[in-house]
Amino acid sequence: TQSTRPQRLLGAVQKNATRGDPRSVVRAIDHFCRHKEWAMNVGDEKGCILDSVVSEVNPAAVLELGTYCGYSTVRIASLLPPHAKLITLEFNPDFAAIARQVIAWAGLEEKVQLVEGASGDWIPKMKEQFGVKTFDLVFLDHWKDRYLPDTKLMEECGLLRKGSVLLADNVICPGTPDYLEYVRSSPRYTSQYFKSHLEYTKVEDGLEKSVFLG
Ligand SMILES: O=C(NCCNC(=O)c1cc(-c2ccc(F)cc2)cc(O)c1O)c1cc(O)ncn1
Ligand SMILES: [Mg+2]
Repeated sequence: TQSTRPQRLLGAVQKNATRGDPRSVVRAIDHFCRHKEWAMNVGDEKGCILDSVVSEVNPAAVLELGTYCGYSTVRIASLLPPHAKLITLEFNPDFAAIARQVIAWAGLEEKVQLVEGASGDWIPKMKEQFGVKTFDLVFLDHWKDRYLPDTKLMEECGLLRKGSVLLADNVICPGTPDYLEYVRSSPRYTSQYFKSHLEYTKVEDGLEKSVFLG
């Protein structure tokens, strides 16, 4: 039976990356996506912007919406301080199964909790299920039409505090127009656009960094 693209991406990690070395996992995925098969990871160019925001925030509690194969999960978790935790939500069970193995290959299982299911179902349960108070950083990279409803849900559930940072992928391509309009016009956010390119291409895309003002 035919393998899937996520399975082939995992194979490239297991073949070319060193167990326990997150940077070699990131490098192996970028090489695979640039030279073999495109895949919807945040990629190396936007990944550098992601790294700089993670380092600046130095978060103790991170939420990632949309794990896919775990590329950005590994990038973020490899930069976290010792007792920091990353919770990553993935709806698609096939993606989740691959991501678990990529995260394990990088040796980051201790820092990452991968939760399978719909963000809209899990966000209201974060506090009781995972003992989360608020998130210092949220990386939005799941279904583009869920960015806005899930942001409003996080506000309503008290998961954001004064200074919480939302970093959103793909605000240009595929695009999240309603989300952009909201964070750029709401008095409760200060927003900043980081112009870049769609992963592994010359197409314009970018990350929007929005600080919740409480
Ligand atoms: O979250 C789920 N998919 C990934 C969301 N992410 C994207 O869709 C995404 C897409 C693109 C993209 C850009 C240009 C293009 F031509 C094609 C795709 C890039 C990105 O950087 C993304 O992040 C999902 C799936 C599923 O079947 N079930 C539950 N959840
Ligand atoms: Mg993306």
